[in-house]
Amino acid sequence: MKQESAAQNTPPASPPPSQHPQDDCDPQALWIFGYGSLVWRPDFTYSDSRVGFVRGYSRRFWQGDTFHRGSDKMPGRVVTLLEDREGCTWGVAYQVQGEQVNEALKYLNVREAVLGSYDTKEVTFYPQDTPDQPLKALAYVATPQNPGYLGPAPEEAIATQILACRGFSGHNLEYLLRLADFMQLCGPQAQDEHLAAIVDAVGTMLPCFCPTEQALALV
Ligand SMILES: N[C@@H](CCC(=O)N[C@@H](CS)C(=O)NCC(=O)O)C(=O)O
Repeated sequence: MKQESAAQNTPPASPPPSQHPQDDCDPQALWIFGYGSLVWRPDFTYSDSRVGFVRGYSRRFWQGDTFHRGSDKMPGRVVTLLEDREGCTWGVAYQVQGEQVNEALKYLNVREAVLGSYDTKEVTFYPQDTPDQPLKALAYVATPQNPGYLGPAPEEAIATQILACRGFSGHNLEYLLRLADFMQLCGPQAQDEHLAAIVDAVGTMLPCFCPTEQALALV
């Protein structure tokens, strides 16, 4: 996928895929892995993107959020990556090149680190179409040491919290459903039981919260 604005300024034939976050051929090139809101709202200019997965991590709604999808009084729940030898997490890797690198990192530092308490971590990303050509990428991960970390909870409790929370970027339910939509697009090989259990719990509770038309107005 190429972002329209990137397509207008995409450099000539991009160098071969890089094995490092910084591309050997273009030291200014960098891959950034998104697995939460970044899969549907990167909000930075990029030159290329790939759907794929990282191994050794599971995605969990274990990070509290008091800005984007919640408030101080009612923190929402957003995702982070949990180290898990058997885990596999699907998302999107975005390639930024040249000036895009600093622009993306400056933007993400505010959105993810300052406002979201995420740290950066190098991961190995496997593109869906070329899993034999993995890429090194930068991921933003909320560790248990950050002040907003909420940790594990029953999926029903997480669903209840998501249904009740809203922040400056919108309702927490939108965050959940857009991520679920992305996973649908990835196809049957992309499974996320934790995400599916929360979506199921929301579906069970939603009619109790409000009639359908009001529920759709939430997202
Ligand atoms: N770092 C993960 C999660 C990112 C995430 O969801 N971060 C929150 C910060 S708390 C965010 O950017 N939210 C924006 C939104 O909810 O639209 C990713 O790569 O997608």
